[in-house]
Amino acid sequence: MEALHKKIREEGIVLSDQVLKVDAFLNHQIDPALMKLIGDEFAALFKDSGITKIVTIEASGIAPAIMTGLNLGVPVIFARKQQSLTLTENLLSATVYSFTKKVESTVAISPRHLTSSDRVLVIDDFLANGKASQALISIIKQAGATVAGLGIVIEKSFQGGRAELDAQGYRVESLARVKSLAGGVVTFID
Ligand SMILES: O=P(O)(O)OC[C@H]1O[C@H](OP(=O)(O)OP(=O)(O)O)[C@H](O)[C@@H]1O
Ligand SMILES: O=c1[nH]c(=O)c2nc[nH]c2[nH]1
Repeated sequence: MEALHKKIREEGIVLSDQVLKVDAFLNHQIDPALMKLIGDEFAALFKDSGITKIVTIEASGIAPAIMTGLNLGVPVIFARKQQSLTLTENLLSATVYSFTKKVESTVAISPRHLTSSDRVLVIDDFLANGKASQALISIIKQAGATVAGLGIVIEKSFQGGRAELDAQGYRVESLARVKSLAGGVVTFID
């Protein structure tokens, strides 16, 4: 997605060979116009997949997920990282190791919002080692629902998450595929 590539080239900051900082437009300050384009793109890619729900994980997946849900006309559920007094049911849950915070947490979704008839599109801002995606897939499977595909804003293809999802047979659509951050330079796959 050219507009996203341009934004990453112009405003992304390479913090190391492993970490790209995009807090100017994606995961701290958010560019709503870009987010709308991202939602439109995911919606176009998955419009024929019979999606009934979008699932993401707090915090940074929520913005692109909302824009996609708005376009597809389906609800958006975000897996919560912290227990809430308002979540009283037996929750669907999985553990996830946070890439940026280096802590393990339990993420949960209420079974009231996800059922076996749902076809789910997973949306997230980043795909790195795949921990967040795998946790969401686990929760969706616990509900007996179907994972129809994954939409990722920025995939770091040199880390293991994409290869694992491919090996598992999931459809993954990434709007920017980063081949390398070596030497402080962002190189895309195409
Ligand atoms: O493929 P992975 O190795 O799981 O990395 C991707 C995940 O890492 C980030 O979450 P994180 O908890 O670090 O930050 P956030 O609170 O900004 O969402 C990002 O939002 C993804 O959910
Ligand atoms: O801002 C971020 N930069 C990254 O490189 C990354 N990888 C996973 N999650 C991430 N968030």
